[in-house]
Amino acid sequence: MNTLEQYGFTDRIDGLFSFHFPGPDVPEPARVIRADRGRVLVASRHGIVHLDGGNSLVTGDWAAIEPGGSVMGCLPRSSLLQRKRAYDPLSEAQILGANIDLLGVVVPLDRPLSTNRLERTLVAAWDSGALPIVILTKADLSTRFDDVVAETVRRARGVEVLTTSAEDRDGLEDLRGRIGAGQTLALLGPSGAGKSSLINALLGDHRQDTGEVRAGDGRGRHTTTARELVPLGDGAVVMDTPGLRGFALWDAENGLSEVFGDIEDLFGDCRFRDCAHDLEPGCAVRSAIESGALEERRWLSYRKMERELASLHRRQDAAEQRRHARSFHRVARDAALAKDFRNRFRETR
Ligand SMILES: Nc1nc2c(ncn2[C@@H]2O[C@H](COP(=O)(O)OP(=O)(O)OP(=O)(O)O)[C@@H](O)[C@H]2O)c(=O)[nH]1
Ligand SMILES: [Zn+2]
Repeated sequence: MNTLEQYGFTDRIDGLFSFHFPGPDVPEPARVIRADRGRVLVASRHGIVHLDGGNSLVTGDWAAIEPGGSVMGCLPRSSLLQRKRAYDPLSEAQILGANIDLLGVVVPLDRPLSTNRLERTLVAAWDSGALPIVILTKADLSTRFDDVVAETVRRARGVEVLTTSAEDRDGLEDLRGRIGAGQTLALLGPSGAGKSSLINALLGDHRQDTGEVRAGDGRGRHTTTARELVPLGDGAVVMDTPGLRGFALWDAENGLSEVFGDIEDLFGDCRFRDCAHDLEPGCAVRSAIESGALEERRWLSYRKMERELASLHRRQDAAEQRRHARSFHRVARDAALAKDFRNRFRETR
Protein backbone atom coordinates (compact mmCIF):
# COMPACT_ATOMS: atom_id res chain seq x y z
CA MET A 1 0.00 0.00 0.00
CA ASN A 2 1.54 3.32 -1.05
CA THR A 3 1.57 6.46 1.08
CA LEU A 4 -1.43 7.94 -0.67
CA GLU A 5 -3.52 4.82 -0.12
CA GLN A 6 -2.56 4.78 3.54
CA TYR A 7 -4.11 8.23 3.75
CA GLY A 8 -7.42 7.05 2.31
CA PHE A 9 -6.96 7.14 -1.46
CA THR A 10 -9.33 4.72 -3.21
CA ASP A 11 -10.64 4.02 -6.71
CA ARG A 12 -13.59 6.24 -5.87
CA ILE A 13 -11.32 9.21 -5.11
CA ASP A 14 -9.34 8.43 -8.25
CA GLY A 15 -12.56 8.58 -10.26
CA LEU A 16 -13.53 11.89 -8.66
CA PHE A 17 -10.17 13.38 -9.68
CA SER A 18 -10.66 12.33 -13.33
CA PHE A 19 -14.18 13.74 -13.23
CA HIS A 20 -13.35 17.09 -11.66
CA PHE A 21 -9.99 17.64 -13.35
CA PRO A 22 -10.49 16.35 -16.89
CA GLY A 23 -8.02 17.08 -19.63
CA PRO A 24 -4.75 15.88 -20.95
CA ASP A 25 -2.78 16.80 -17.85
CA VAL A 26 -4.40 14.92 -15.02
CA PRO A 27 -3.11 16.39 -11.76
CA GLU A 28 -1.45 14.37 -9.03
CA PRO A 29 -3.77 13.61 -6.15
CA ALA A 30 -2.59 14.46 -2.64
CA ARG A 31 -4.24 14.42 0.79
CA VAL A 32 -3.70 17.34 3.14
CA ILE A 33 -2.19 16.11 6.41
CA ARG A 34 -1.86 19.59 7.84
CA ALA A 35 -2.52 23.11 6.59
CA ASP A 36 -0.85 26.09 8.11
CA ARG A 37 -1.47 29.47 6.46
CA GLY A 38 -0.80 28.39 2.91
CA ARG A 39 1.94 25.96 3.81
CA VAL A 40 0.59 22.46 3.57
CA LEU A 41 1.92 19.02 4.33
CA VAL A 42 0.47 16.42 1.97
CA ALA A 43 0.60 12.69 1.39
CA SER A 44 1.26 11.95 -2.26
CA ARG A 45 2.36 9.06 -4.44
CA HIS A 46 5.91 10.26 -3.77
CA GLY A 47 5.60 10.23 -0.03
CA ILE A 48 4.99 13.09 2.37
CA VAL A 49 5.94 16.51 1.04
CA HIS A 50 5.50 20.20 1.76
CA LEU A 51 3.75 22.46 -0.72
CA ASP A 52 3.30 26.20 -0.92
CA GLY A 53 0.29 28.06 -2.23
CA GLY A 54 -2.41 25.99 -0.63
CA ASN A 55 -4.18 28.90 1.02
CA SER A 56 -7.64 27.51 0.57
CA LEU A 57 -6.82 23.98 1.70
CA VAL A 58 -7.76 22.45 5.03
CA THR A 59 -6.77 19.23 6.76
CA GLY A 60 -8.40 16.27 5.04
CA ASP A 61 -8.75 17.93 1.64
CA TRP A 62 -7.96 16.05 -1.55
CA ALA A 63 -5.68 18.46 -3.38
CA ALA A 64 -4.92 18.45 -7.09
CA ILE A 65 -1.24 19.12 -7.75
CA GLU A 66 0.07 20.31 -11.12
CA PRO A 67 3.12 18.59 -12.62
CA GLY A 68 5.09 21.71 -11.61
CA GLY A 69 4.13 21.16 -7.98
CA SER A 70 1.63 23.94 -7.50
CA VAL A 71 -1.85 23.49 -6.09
CA MET A 72 -4.63 23.58 -8.72
CA GLY A 73 -7.55 23.15 -6.38
CA CYS A 74 -9.26 20.39 -4.47
CA LEU A 75 -12.11 17.93 -4.77
CA PRO A 76 -15.52 19.06 -3.54
CA ARG A 77 -15.64 18.20 0.18
CA SER A 78 -17.87 15.30 1.15
CA SER A 79 -18.10 16.77 4.64
CA LEU A 80 -16.95 19.94 6.30
CA LEU A 81 -16.60 20.43 10.02
CA GLN A 82 -16.60 24.03 11.08
CA ARG A 83 -16.76 26.19 14.13
CA LYS A 84 -19.54 28.69 13.97
CA ARG A 85 -20.15 31.97 15.65
CA ALA A 86 -23.86 32.02 16.08
CA TYR A 87 -23.90 35.51 17.58
CA ASP A 88 -22.01 37.06 14.70
CA PRO A 89 -23.35 36.05 11.31
CA LEU A 90 -20.71 38.13 9.54
CA SER A 91 -17.70 36.40 11.00
CA GLU A 92 -16.24 33.64 8.92
CA ALA A 93 -16.66 30.11 10.15
CA GLN A 94 -13.41 28.43 11.11
CA ILE A 95 -12.94 25.23 9.19
CA LEU A 96 -11.60 22.38 11.29
CA GLY A 97 -11.46 19.58 8.77
CA ALA A 98 -12.83 18.17 5.53
CA ASN A 99 -13.77 14.77 4.14
CA ILE A 100 -14.47 13.17 7.50
CA ASP A 101 -16.65 10.08 7.12
CA LEU A 102 -17.22 9.16 10.73
CA LEU A 103 -17.32 11.69 13.56
CA GLY A 104 -16.69 10.18 16.96
CA VAL A 105 -18.36 12.21 19.69
CA VAL A 106 -16.21 11.25 22.67
CA VAL A 107 -17.93 10.98 26.05
CA PRO A 108 -15.63 10.07 28.96
CA LEU A 109 -17.05 7.84 31.69
CA ASP A 110 -14.91 9.37 34.43
CA ARG A 111 -17.12 12.41 34.98
CA PRO A 112 -20.79 13.39 34.94
CA LEU A 113 -22.40 13.66 31.52
CA SER A 114 -22.84 17.09 30.00
CA THR A 115 -26.06 16.50 28.10
CA ASN A 116 -25.95 19.93 26.50
CA ARG A 117 -22.53 19.34 25.17
CA LEU A 118 -23.43 15.88 23.87
CA GLU A 119 -26.49 17.12 22.04
CA ARG A 120 -24.82 20.16 20.55
CA THR A 121 -21.81 18.12 19.41
CA LEU A 122 -24.11 15.57 17.78
CA VAL A 123 -25.93 18.31 15.91
CA ALA A 124 -22.64 19.85 14.75
CA ALA A 125 -21.55 16.40 13.61
CA TRP A 126 -24.75 15.95 11.58
CA ASP A 127 -24.33 19.42 10.17
CA SER A 128 -20.87 18.56 8.85
CA GLY A 129 -22.23 15.83 6.62
CA ALA A 130 -20.27 13.08 8.40
CA LEU A 131 -21.94 10.19 10.19
CA PRO A 132 -21.82 10.63 13.97
CA ILE A 133 -21.04 7.82 16.37
CA VAL A 134 -20.80 8.21 20.15
CA ILE A 135 -17.66 6.77 21.68
CA LEU A 136 -17.70 6.22 25.43
CA THR A 137 -14.14 6.23 26.78
CA LYS A 138 -12.52 5.09 30.05
CA ALA A 139 -15.01 2.27 30.55
CA ASP A 140 -12.67 0.93 33.25
CA LEU A 141 -13.61 3.97 35.36
CA SER A 142 -17.32 3.77 34.74
CA THR A 143 -18.31 2.96 38.33
CA ARG A 144 -17.72 6.51 39.40
CA PHE A 145 -20.68 8.01 37.58
CA ASP A 146 -23.31 5.35 37.48
CA ASP A 147 -25.83 6.67 35.03
CA VAL A 148 -23.62 8.10 32.27
CA VAL A 149 -23.89 5.07 29.97
CA ALA A 150 -27.66 4.81 30.09
CA GLU A 151 -28.14 8.56 29.90
CA THR A 152 -25.81 8.83 26.91
CA VAL A 153 -27.65 6.08 25.04
CA ARG A 154 -30.93 7.88 25.77
CA ARG A 155 -29.64 11.29 24.67
CA ALA A 156 -27.89 9.98 21.58
CA ARG A 157 -31.35 9.41 20.09
CA GLY A 158 -30.55 6.39 18.00
CA VAL A 159 -26.97 7.30 17.10
CA GLU A 160 -24.78 4.27 17.64
CA VAL A 161 -22.93 4.18 20.97
CA LEU A 162 -19.67 2.25 21.36
CA THR A 163 -17.89 1.70 24.65
CA THR A 164 -14.12 1.63 24.89
CA SER A 165 -11.28 1.60 27.33
CA ALA A 166 -7.82 2.48 26.08
CA GLU A 167 -6.50 1.30 29.43
CA ASP A 168 -7.98 -2.21 29.18
CA ARG A 169 -7.97 -2.24 25.36
CA ASP A 170 -11.71 -2.87 25.36
CA GLY A 171 -13.96 -2.05 22.43
CA LEU A 172 -11.04 -1.18 20.15
CA GLU A 173 -11.74 -3.89 17.60
CA ASP A 174 -15.33 -2.76 17.40
CA LEU A 175 -14.34 0.81 16.74
CA ARG A 176 -11.62 -0.18 14.28
CA GLY A 177 -14.19 -2.30 12.45
CA ARG A 178 -16.33 0.80 11.89
CA ILE A 179 -13.58 2.61 9.95
CA GLY A 180 -13.44 1.02 6.54
CA ALA A 181 -10.62 1.30 4.02
CA GLY A 182 -10.50 4.84 2.69
CA GLN A 183 -12.53 6.21 5.58
CA THR A 184 -11.57 8.97 7.96
CA LEU A 185 -12.60 9.14 11.61
CA ALA A 186 -12.34 12.37 13.60
CA LEU A 187 -12.78 12.57 17.36
CA LEU A 188 -14.55 15.45 19.04
CA GLY A 189 -14.59 15.76 22.77
CA PRO A 190 -13.60 17.76 25.82
CA SER A 191 -10.04 18.02 27.04
CA GLY A 192 -8.89 14.97 28.93
CA ALA A 193 -11.63 12.80 27.45
CA GLY A 194 -9.07 10.26 26.28
CA LYS A 195 -8.87 11.08 22.58
CA SER A 196 -5.09 10.74 22.29
CA SER A 197 -5.09 7.57 24.36
CA LEU A 198 -7.76 6.11 22.11
CA ILE A 199 -5.85 7.00 18.95
CA ASN A 200 -2.67 5.49 20.35
CA ALA A 201 -4.55 2.36 21.38
CA LEU A 202 -6.06 2.07 17.90
CA LEU A 203 -2.62 2.48 16.39
CA GLY A 204 -1.08 -0.30 18.40
CA ASP A 205 1.87 -1.46 16.35
CA HIS A 206 1.56 1.37 13.81
CA ARG A 207 2.36 3.83 16.53
CA GLN A 208 5.82 4.70 15.26
CA ASP A 209 4.24 6.11 12.09
CA THR A 210 2.50 8.93 13.88
CA GLY A 211 3.08 12.11 15.70
CA GLU A 212 5.99 14.22 14.72
CA VAL A 213 7.42 14.36 11.25
CA ARG A 214 10.73 16.00 10.52
CA ALA A 215 10.73 17.79 7.22
CA GLY A 216 13.11 20.13 5.44
CA ASP A 217 11.58 23.56 4.98
CA GLY A 218 13.58 24.42 1.88
CA ARG A 219 15.97 26.73 3.70
CA GLY A 220 18.11 23.99 5.12
CA ARG A 221 16.61 24.05 8.59
CA HIS A 222 14.44 21.31 9.92
CA THR A 223 11.09 21.93 11.45
CA THR A 224 8.98 19.53 13.39
CA THR A 225 5.31 19.55 12.68
CA ALA A 226 2.62 17.32 14.09
CA ARG A 227 0.61 15.45 11.52
CA GLU A 228 -3.09 15.95 11.82
CA LEU A 229 -4.02 12.90 9.81
CA VAL A 230 -2.87 9.60 11.22
CA PRO A 231 -3.04 6.41 9.14
CA LEU A 232 -4.24 3.35 11.04
CA GLY A 233 -3.20 0.93 8.30
CA ASP A 234 -5.40 -0.54 5.53
CA GLY A 235 -6.39 2.94 4.36
CA ALA A 236 -8.28 3.90 7.53
CA VAL A 237 -7.36 7.34 8.85
CA VAL A 238 -7.85 9.30 12.07
CA MET A 239 -7.99 13.08 12.04
CA ASP A 240 -6.58 14.76 15.11
CA THR A 241 -6.41 18.54 14.74
CA PRO A 242 -5.82 20.97 17.60
CA GLY A 243 -9.11 22.62 16.67
CA LEU A 244 -10.98 19.47 17.58
CA ARG A 245 -9.43 19.23 21.02
CA GLY A 246 -11.21 20.63 24.03
CA PHE A 247 -12.59 23.32 21.86
CA ALA A 248 -16.27 24.06 21.55
CA LEU A 249 -17.81 23.96 18.10
CA TRP A 250 -20.09 26.82 18.92
CA ASP A 251 -19.92 30.14 20.68
CA ALA A 252 -23.53 30.30 21.64
CA GLU A 253 -26.19 27.84 22.63
CA ASN A 254 -27.03 25.95 19.55
CA GLY A 255 -28.93 22.78 19.20
CA LEU A 256 -30.94 21.24 16.45
CA SER A 257 -33.20 24.25 16.06
CA GLU A 258 -30.30 26.66 15.77
CA VAL A 259 -28.31 24.63 13.32
CA PHE A 260 -31.16 23.32 11.19
CA GLY A 261 -33.95 25.67 12.30
CA ASP A 262 -33.75 27.78 9.14
CA ILE A 263 -34.34 24.63 7.11
CA GLU A 264 -37.28 23.51 9.20
CA ASP A 265 -38.77 27.00 8.96
CA LEU A 266 -38.84 26.65 5.19
CA PHE A 267 -41.12 23.61 5.39
CA GLY A 268 -44.02 25.86 6.36
CA ASP A 269 -43.66 27.77 3.10
CA CYS A 270 -43.95 24.75 0.82
CA ARG A 271 -47.17 24.68 -1.19
CA PHE A 272 -48.13 21.21 0.01
CA ARG A 273 -48.35 20.34 3.66
CA ASP A 274 -46.87 16.89 3.02
CA CYS A 275 -44.17 18.16 0.66
CA ALA A 276 -41.29 15.71 0.44
CA HIS A 277 -39.03 18.56 -0.80
CA ASP A 278 -38.10 16.52 -3.80
CA LEU A 279 -39.74 17.48 -7.08
CA GLU A 280 -43.01 18.94 -5.78
CA PRO A 281 -44.07 22.24 -7.34
CA GLY A 282 -43.91 25.18 -4.96
CA CYS A 283 -41.30 23.57 -2.70
CA ALA A 284 -39.71 26.28 -0.56
CA VAL A 285 -36.62 24.18 0.10
CA ARG A 286 -35.84 23.65 -3.57
CA SER A 287 -36.36 27.30 -4.38
CA ALA A 288 -34.12 28.36 -1.47
CA ILE A 289 -31.40 26.10 -2.85
CA GLU A 290 -31.87 27.44 -6.35
CA SER A 291 -31.73 31.07 -5.19
CA GLY A 292 -28.62 30.33 -3.13
CA ALA A 293 -30.36 31.18 0.16
CA LEU A 294 -29.82 27.62 1.37
CA GLU A 295 -26.53 25.85 0.85
CA GLU A 296 -27.16 22.51 -0.81
CA ARG A 297 -24.53 20.90 1.42
CA ARG A 298 -26.55 21.80 4.51
CA TRP A 299 -29.73 20.41 3.02
CA LEU A 300 -27.96 17.15 2.22
CA SER A 301 -26.66 17.02 5.80
CA TYR A 302 -30.18 17.48 7.10
CA ARG A 303 -31.45 14.73 4.81
CA LYS A 304 -28.64 12.46 5.89
CA MET A 305 -29.52 12.98 9.53
CA GLU A 306 -33.17 12.13 8.88
CA ARG A 307 -32.26 9.06 6.89
CA GLU A 308 -29.66 7.72 9.27
CA LEU A 309 -31.78 8.26 12.34
CA ALA A 310 -34.72 6.50 10.70
CA SER A 311 -32.60 3.51 9.74
CA LEU A 312 -30.86 3.38 13.09
CA HIS A 313 -34.22 3.39 14.82
CA ARG A 314 -35.32 0.53 12.66
CA ARG A 315 -32.18 -1.45 13.38
CA GLN A 316 -31.99 -1.11 17.09
CA ASP A 317 -35.11 -0.58 19.07
CA ALA A 318 -34.90 1.31 22.31
CA ALA A 319 -35.44 -1.71 24.51
CA GLU A 320 -32.51 -3.49 23.02
CA GLN A 321 -30.32 -0.47 23.59
CA ARG A 322 -31.30 -0.29 27.21
CA ARG A 323 -30.52 -3.97 27.65
CA HIS A 324 -27.15 -3.44 26.04
CA ALA A 325 -26.38 -0.46 28.26
CA ARG A 326 -27.34 -2.38 31.39
CA SER A 327 -25.37 -5.49 30.59
CA PHE A 328 -22.35 -3.53 29.43
CA HIS A 329 -22.53 -1.46 32.54
CA ARG A 330 -22.52 -4.53 34.75
CA VAL A 331 -19.49 -5.97 32.99
CA ALA A 332 -17.63 -2.67 33.17
CA ARG A 333 -18.50 -2.22 36.81
CA ASP A 334 -17.41 -5.72 37.71
CA ALA A 335 -14.12 -5.24 35.91
CA ALA A 336 -13.52 -1.94 37.66
CA LEU A 337 -14.46 -3.37 41.04
CA ALA A 338 -12.07 -6.24 40.50
CA LYS A 339 -9.31 -3.81 39.68
CA ASP A 340 -10.08 -1.66 42.73
CA PHE A 341 -10.00 -4.77 44.81
CA ARG A 342 -6.66 -5.86 43.39
CA ASN A 343 -5.18 -2.44 44.07
CA ARG A 344 -6.42 -2.39 47.63
CA PHE A 345 -5.16 -5.88 48.20
CA ARG A 346 -1.73 -4.80 46.98
CA GLU A 347 -1.67 -1.81 49.32
CA THR A 348 -2.60 -3.74 52.44
CA ARG A 349 -0.24 -6.60 51.85
N1 LIG B 1 -8.39 4.80 33.42
C1 LIG B 1 -8.29 5.25 32.17
N2 LIG B 1 -7.67 6.42 31.94
C2 LIG B 1 -7.60 6.86 30.67
C3 LIG B 1 -8.15 6.13 29.58
N3 LIG B 1 -7.92 6.83 28.45
C4 LIG B 1 -7.25 7.95 28.80
N4 LIG B 1 -7.05 7.98 30.14
C5 LIG B 1 -6.36 9.03 30.90
O1 LIG B 1 -7.05 10.25 30.78
C6 LIG B 1 -6.17 11.34 30.68
C7 LIG B 1 -6.46 12.16 29.45
O2 LIG B 1 -6.27 11.36 28.30
P1 LIG B 1 -5.87 11.95 26.88
O3 LIG B 1 -5.84 10.80 25.93
O4 LIG B 1 -4.66 12.79 26.97
O5 LIG B 1 -7.12 12.89 26.60
P2 LIG B 1 -7.37 13.88 25.35
O6 LIG B 1 -8.83 13.79 25.06
O7 LIG B 1 -6.45 13.55 24.24
O8 LIG B 1 -7.05 15.29 25.99
P3 LIG B 1 -6.63 16.67 25.26
O9 LIG B 1 -5.30 16.43 24.64
O10 LIG B 1 -6.62 17.66 26.37
O11 LIG B 1 -7.72 16.97 24.26
C8 LIG B 1 -4.77 10.75 30.69
O12 LIG B 1 -4.26 10.84 31.99
C9 LIG B 1 -5.00 9.30 30.31
O13 LIG B 1 -4.03 8.43 30.86
C10 LIG B 1 -8.79 4.88 29.87
O14 LIG B 1 -9.30 4.16 29.01
N5 LIG B 1 -8.84 4.50 31.18
ZN1 LIG C 1 -40.91 21.33 0.08
